[in-house]
Formats: sequence, C-alpha cells, structure tokens
Amino acid sequence: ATWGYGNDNGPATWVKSFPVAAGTRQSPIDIVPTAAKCDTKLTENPLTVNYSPEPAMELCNPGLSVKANIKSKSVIKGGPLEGEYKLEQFHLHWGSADKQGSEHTLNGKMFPAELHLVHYNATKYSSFGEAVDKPDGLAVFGIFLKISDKPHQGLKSLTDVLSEVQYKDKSINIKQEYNPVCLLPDNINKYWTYLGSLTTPPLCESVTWIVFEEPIEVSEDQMKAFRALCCGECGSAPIVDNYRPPLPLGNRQLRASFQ
Ligand SMILES: NS(=O)(=O)c1nccs1
Ligand SMILES: [Zn+2]
Repeated sequence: ATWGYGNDNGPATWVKSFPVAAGTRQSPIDIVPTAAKCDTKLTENPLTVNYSPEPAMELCNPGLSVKANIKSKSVIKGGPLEGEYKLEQFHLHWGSADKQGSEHTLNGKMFPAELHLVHYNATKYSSFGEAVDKPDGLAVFGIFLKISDKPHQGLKSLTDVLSEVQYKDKSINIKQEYNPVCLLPDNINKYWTYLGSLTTPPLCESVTWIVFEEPIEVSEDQMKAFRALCCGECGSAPIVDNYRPPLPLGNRQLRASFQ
C-alpha cells in the first residue's frame, strides 16, 4: 500500500513503513514567532540566492503534487547554511479550501498553500540522492501562499498549463526560459529556520528549513487550477489536502533572522 493523504494511507499511518516519522526532528512544525530566538549570526551572514533561468523546465504530476525538476545551476548559500546548496526541484502542498493547505502553520494558522524549493548540499555531496539522508544534506525554502485578487505572475507560467499535466505521470516542458527566482517573496531577509525533515516519506531528518515570513500572493483561480490536478488517470480523485499536519518542535531551537 503506497502512502498518501487519505484515511487509510495518510500521515497518521506513515510511521508503520517509515519509523522515523516518530523521530525528534520531524517537519512541518507550528511556527510561534515569539518563541523564536533572533540570531544575529543569521543577519551577519545574509542568505544569498543565485538562481539561473531554466531553458526548458520540466513540469510533472507525480500523483500527489505538481513538481518542477531543475537542471540549471541554481544555488543558495549563507544564513544558516554552510556551503552551497543546489536547487533540485520545487513543488507545492495545497488545500481543498482556502482555510487549509499549508504544512507549516503560523501561530496555529494554516495558509491555503505552501511552496517548497528543495536544494541539496552540493559542497559535500554529489547528488540529491546521496544528500537526501544526511543530517546536513538538504535545505528547503518554505513559502506561504495567500489569496489576493491578482494572480501571481511567476506562478502563472505554471498554473496556465496545469491542465496539460492533469493526470498522474504526465509531464510537459515550460518552453520559455523560466527563472525560479520569480517565485520568491520580495523580502528574503526575514525568515525562520530550524532543523527538520522531509514532510513526505521517506521523511529523512536531513532538512535545514528556511520558512519566509512574507507570503506570495496568488489568485483564487490559480488555487482552483491546483485543485483540478488528479491523483491518477481521467476520473481519479483531485489532488487536494496533500499536507502533513505539524509535529512537535520538542527540544529544537527555532531561530529568526529578524526581530
Ligand atoms: N515536502 S518536502 O519538500 O519536505 C519533500 N519531501 C520529499 C522530497 S522533498
Ligand atoms: Zn513539500
């Protein structure tokens, strides 16, 4: 039985096949800003993003989300990171309604969706596959999505073609050069960071999470486009509520790059 987000295969069942689900550095978490420790070391060493245009970005429907695979040299460093981390892929988690959908929560509040840009430590490891289960292997940007009356222009190149990857295992190439930097919020200097895990199986405790304070704004129509994606072939259930609820922070320190 493969894992998913239904009653019989959802997050509460994952521990049976992936015991690390009960581990001490699991993700997501509820972010409580007043509990975060402002760390000047984060501001002294600013997070830097050097993303490149992707000539023909591959967008696919793996069945439980929508994912873009990156081939260009797009890297990040600084902030909580040691070494250079290379962008591997990005994907999203979203709800069946605007009241839910994000994985991280902010003072218990869920956003309609959350965008994850997944990077691996290219200084220490030669591939994502090698880095995925190392404690310093991955760095993931978490970006909250909120609803506004205007569509997000950067996401529009994707939401306008989601109908072409409606069914599982469909993939297309986004022709025109696409630079993922268009997906980042304006202010990337305000973020929370903590040591966590993948939020989907195999749930490896290998992620330095960087969750930005500033959400990006998307339209209701763009949310509807995500909710029209299907888990399987024609007639299968829509991909919605593909989020793992928050896990305890436990003894971990949540750090903030700002006061
Ligand atoms: N949702 S996540 O970014 O933590 C992730 N899970 C598996 C590969 S990347
Ligand atoms: Zn994710």
